[in-house]
Amino acid sequence: MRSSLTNNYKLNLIQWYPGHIAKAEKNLKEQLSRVDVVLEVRDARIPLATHHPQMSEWVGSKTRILVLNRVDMITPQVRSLWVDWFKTQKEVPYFTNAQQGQGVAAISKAAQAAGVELNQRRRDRGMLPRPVRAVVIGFPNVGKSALINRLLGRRVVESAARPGVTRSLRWVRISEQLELLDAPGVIPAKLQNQDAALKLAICDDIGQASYDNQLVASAFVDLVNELQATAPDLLPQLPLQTRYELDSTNYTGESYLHALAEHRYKGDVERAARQLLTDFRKGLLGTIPLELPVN
Ligand SMILES: Nc1nc2c(ncn2[C@@H]2O[C@H](COP(=O)(O)OP(=O)(O)OP(=O)(O)O)[C@@H](O)[C@H]2O)c(=O)[nH]1
Repeated sequence: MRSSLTNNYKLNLIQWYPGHIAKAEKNLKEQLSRVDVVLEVRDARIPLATHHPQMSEWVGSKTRILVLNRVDMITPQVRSLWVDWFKTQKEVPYFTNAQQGQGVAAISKAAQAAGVELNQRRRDRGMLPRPVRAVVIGFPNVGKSALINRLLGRRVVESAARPGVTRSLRWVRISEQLELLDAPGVIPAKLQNQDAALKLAICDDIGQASYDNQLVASAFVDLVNELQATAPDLLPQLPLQTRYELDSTNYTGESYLHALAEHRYKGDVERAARQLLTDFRKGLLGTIPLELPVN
């Protein structure tokens, strides 16, 4: 799907905080310098928008394990489209639900497998084997802490709905073969690409940045309409009609927000915008794929 989202939203609607970004980037590089394996977590609803263009430069020659989290928020059909697409990119994504634990054991196993090679190289150089060291990194709020908790099998890392909740560095042992930095690395979500930035905002994956709820919610409705027109089989039937008894098909995003505000929220457009975004993030509109593989 080619989105023309930002054509309608020329305004620079996402305000980034440069000081915060510089600090996050410095922390991330420090974390990366300590590890052999990088568990890169993306949001399965938007695997491209949660990819940072500098990632391969940052990861260098370390082993990278690609994790698409929130698999519960996409359909099996969309999941298999992504599997096929990543195959063409010569990548193998691991799908997880870090909240419930699905797919997490496979991540642990993949990280430990990287340790086998590492220790072979160490032995070849006459060095003693050691556990492989890994870090979980990803955009704000994609589920990094939840994944760490699941890898550890207990709740030690704060996991919150609030973006940007992360702490200082400590090694924790997952097994004889695997150690993990207990603090996830946050990828600063500053992106030139406003289409990607909008999707991050819709999914609440942009951390310490501010944005206009009404513009983001309008863009979301436009995206739903676009999906309805181009890939109706991949979408729940009329998701907005089902939830709000008001179909979006004949509206622009902006005019839909106003109509919804009249219909449900006594004309309060801001409230309608916030409600739409909250409902989407909670999965109350069904599993809407904001992104589909591009060829
Ligand atoms: N539905 C669903 N929710 C998830 C999943 N993984 C995490 N969450 C929820 O997403 C929210 C954010 O999760 P965190 O683990 O705090 O995310 P984080 O990436 O560590 O966030 P920061 O510390 O802000 O960078 C929490 O409410 C989690 O319960 C998942 O696989 N599915």
